[in-house]
This record gives sequence, C-alpha cells and structure tokens, in this order.
Amino acid sequence: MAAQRRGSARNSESAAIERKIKRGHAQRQASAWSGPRGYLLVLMPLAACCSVGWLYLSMDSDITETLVRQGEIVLQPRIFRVPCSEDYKNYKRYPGCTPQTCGRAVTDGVVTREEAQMLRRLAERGLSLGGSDGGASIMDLHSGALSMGKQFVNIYRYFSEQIKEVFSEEDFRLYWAVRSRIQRTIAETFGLDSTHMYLTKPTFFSRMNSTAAKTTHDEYWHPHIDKETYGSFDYTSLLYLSDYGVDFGGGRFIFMDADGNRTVEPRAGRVSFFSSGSENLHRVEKVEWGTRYAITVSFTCDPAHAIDDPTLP
Ligand SMILES: O=C(O)CCC(=O)C(=O)O
Ligand SMILES: [Fe+2]
Repeated sequence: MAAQRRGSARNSESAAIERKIKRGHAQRQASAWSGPRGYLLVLMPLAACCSVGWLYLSMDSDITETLVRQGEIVLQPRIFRVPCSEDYKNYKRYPGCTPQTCGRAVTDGVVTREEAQMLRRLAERGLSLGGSDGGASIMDLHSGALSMGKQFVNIYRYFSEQIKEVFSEEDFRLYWAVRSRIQRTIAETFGLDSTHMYLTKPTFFSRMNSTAAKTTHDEYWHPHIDKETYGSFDYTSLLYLSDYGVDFGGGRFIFMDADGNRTVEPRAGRVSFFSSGSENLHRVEKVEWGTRYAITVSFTCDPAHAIDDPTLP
C-alpha cells in the first residue's frame, strides 16, 4: 500500500512540523511526572498543548492513507516497517528485545470478538464506578487507578471488598491470556525473544467520548511518542474493544509520519502494535460521537520496569 507522496515543499513543511512536535515533547519530558500522571497523555502540560495544538487541527483534514479499515478482517499481522529513529543510539540495548527493526502492525487474529466483548463489559462495569467529568476515563487494573470526576481514585482502596462483586477471577485470567498472546505476536513479528519482554506500566482500559475536556487529563488527542511519554515502553499495543463507525465516530488512531498521516480504524478485537520510539509519533483523533473503548498493553525490555499481571486483591 503505497503512501500518497506530496511535493518537496510539503515534505519540508511536514519535517518542520515533526521537529516542532519533537521539541514540544522534549520540553514536556523535562518536567517531573508523579502519581497517576502519564495516563493517555491526559497529563500533558499546557505548554505542550499550545505548541502542538494548531497542528492537530490543521491535520484533521490531512489523512493520506488508511492502513486498516474497520470493516476488514486481518487475520495475520499486517506489518509496516519504518526505520528506527536515531533515539535508539541513546538507549541501553537489551539483546532479544531492543528493536533492531521498527514498525507497526495490525491484526484481528489474536483476540476474538467475543473476548473483546467480555473485556469491554469489564471496562464498562469498572468505569461505571467512577469516570471522568470530561471525555477521557481510564481504569488501570494493575495500580487500581480509576478516573473519578476531575481526579483519580484507587479502585481497590475506594471500593475494598465490594470490588469482588464487580470483577471476577475469570476477568483477570482473560486479561492474562490476552496479554500473553499479544506478547508472543509482538515477539514473532519483530523477531524478539518473548521471554525477554516484560509487561510494563501503565496498562489501562480507556473510555473516550465527545464530552468536552474538563482537565488536561481528558485531552487524549495530543500527538506524542510513547517512549517519551511513558518512559519504560519499548513496544506499545492497543487492543480495541469497540468499532469505529458503529460504536463511535472520530477516534481513529493516526501515525503522524513526515510524509503524511496513516490511520488505523479501531475494530473490536483488533490489536495494533508498534515500536514505542519517535518513529511512531501518533495521536488519537477526537471522538465525535458514541463511546470508544480500548486497552493499552505495553512491554519493556528493561526487567527493572517489569510489572506482574494484574490480580484481584
Ligand atoms: O487508544 C489509542 O488508540 C491510543 C492511545 C495512546 O496513544 C496511548 O495510550 O498512548
Ligand atoms: Fe500513545
């Protein structure tokens, strides 16, 4: 699928835009992170919003290629290679895990629609206990963080024993099964040793809708690089739990490449995964209607940043 090429003036303009975003990221990363800040970019400092805000507005009408449409069923990973960014020269290398080749891939063959539906119900139950006042809510089964109003609570502390009426052991077994299948698929696709990859935090369910943002936690649409935003990520995966064009409008995932945008349309059960470095600058389009559910499940090469699968306390 060849990308639509543009003139060299447009390319240099795009490159300038990309440099500008990366500068914005560097500035953002220089500030300290604490507590539940880090989820879904919900915590982007306002300065970064200003520096890149004009960009996503101007790019909304600038989509050049759809990598995978909602209505397609891609049973084997559809792989798109991109050169690894220069940043990797500054990162410690972990044999069997650190990206040698970078890229993105999308598959509908790893998680069934039924499993996605069960996970979506889990997300609905959990998020119904709280939820942001604005358009983006998260629930992290590992740390217990749950959006509530304009902040976060710890679902396990806040609801203590009652949480066992909301989540079952089976829910957690399903999360484990899906996480391990995704991990193996990433390893096979990128030629890695899956035993040298570790689940890392944050790992969270997200719910997005068109309600106006009330705090920066709700601003999920900013362009970002996961490795910079979350620190420990080496491979990001997104498991979609609802269907673009059916359950919600807007909300497409967009890779922002120097020569144009490339989109993935969410589909329940679809896993999209990519190396987390600056070769995969991306953003989520604003949701226009309906509700979009997804899970971010990410992996690190650094055993020091490994976390265990979530468990019911
Ligand atoms: O939900 C998505 O499609 C992307 C979310 C994202 O970029 C992230 O969690 O870092
Ligand atoms: Fe991201």
